[in-house]
Amino acid sequence: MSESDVTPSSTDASTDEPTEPSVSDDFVFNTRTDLRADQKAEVLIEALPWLQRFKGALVVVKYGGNAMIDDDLKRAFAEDMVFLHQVGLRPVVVHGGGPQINAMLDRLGIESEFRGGLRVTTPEAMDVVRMVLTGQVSRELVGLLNAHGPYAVGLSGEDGGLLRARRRHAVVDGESVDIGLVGDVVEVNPSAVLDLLDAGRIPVVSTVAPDLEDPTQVLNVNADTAAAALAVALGARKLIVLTDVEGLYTSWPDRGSLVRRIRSSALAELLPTLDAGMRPKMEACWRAVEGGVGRAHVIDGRAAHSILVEVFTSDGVGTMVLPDDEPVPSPFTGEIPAVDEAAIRGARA
Ligand SMILES: Nc1ncnc2c1ncn2[C@@H]1O[C@H](COP(=O)(O)OP(=O)(O)O)[C@@H](O)[C@H]1O
Ligand SMILES: CC(=O)N[C@@H](CCC(=O)OP(=O)(O)O)C(=O)O
Repeated sequence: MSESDVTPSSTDASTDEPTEPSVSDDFVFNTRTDLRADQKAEVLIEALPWLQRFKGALVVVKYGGNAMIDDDLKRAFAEDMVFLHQVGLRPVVVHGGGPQINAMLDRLGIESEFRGGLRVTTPEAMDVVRMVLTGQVSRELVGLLNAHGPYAVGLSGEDGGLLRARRRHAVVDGESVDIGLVGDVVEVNPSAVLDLLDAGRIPVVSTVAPDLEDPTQVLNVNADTAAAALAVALGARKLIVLTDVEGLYTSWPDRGSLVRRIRSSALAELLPTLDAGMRPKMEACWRAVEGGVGRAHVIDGRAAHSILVEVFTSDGVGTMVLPDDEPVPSPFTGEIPAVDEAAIRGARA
């Protein structure tokens, strides 16, 4: 077979360079008629002010285990991260993996137990947590990202002194309960992540962390809280948390109570009323915003490309947490649309 026998495809595998489709490819395969050309242009042009606004912005994206539902969604997540990177943002991935840890514990015949939303972590379970997060989930995400180029490098809280945690107890019905090798991040040294970003990489962080008191012991850290601590230490512009629900509901599971925007102090009032799954997530968002991160978002990871829609469209998706003292800017007019606090409070009533 000579080279001229090869019909060019949209990607030349030998160089990974995108190539123009041949006339016959275009003619036969151009079936994407769902949007007209002017509508496609409209979508692209809507992104322009956001591309300008977020150029160079450091964005921490927490990818929850419950949002890693299927291979297509995971591939879409990787595309979004590479897109952010390609257009000049500085994305950092922090991943969870609760369901994947449960599955491995199950395979090994070890029972999963949670208290106050946190895994009761025996030394045996800790080995599995570390193995699954850094040896399985991180590897898979790094592989998916690197299908697009040599971008991603995985690291855990153990690497380069990134995280240090202090052992914590869970609070159940007002009582403090020992849940084993579980920690809260108390120190972040973000230089390893910054080095990777400066080298043009996408860091992929697993949230196991050495114990502050005994650095040879690793602790299991909730990935939402670790992502918030890292976002604060990195001075991130945004924290985006992907989960398996559209956003925060004030009266879960009443679908009419989805919150689109909420101020930090209103969220603080709401936190004690939230269930175990959402509370650490929203507390993480609150901590991030209180710690100087510009915005925190909870968005639906079950919808493909929800990250792109959040970052590059005017309406965004999911729930946005914003600081008390900051106006909501509009990229088009510079005007500040009012945050509808009354609606938020009404929804909570
Ligand atoms: N007020 C609420 N708003 C939205 N989701 C809630 C709320 N309260 C409880 N949930 C539940 O929390 C879940 C998300 O938490 P979790 O399962 O821990 O996610 P992840 O694995 O992404 O960290 C949702 O699927 C939903 O069932
Ligand atoms: C202490 C604690 O509970 N740690 C979590 C860490 C993983 C995690 O947070 O994963 P998701 O983001 O997918 O929930 C766990 O062991 O499940």
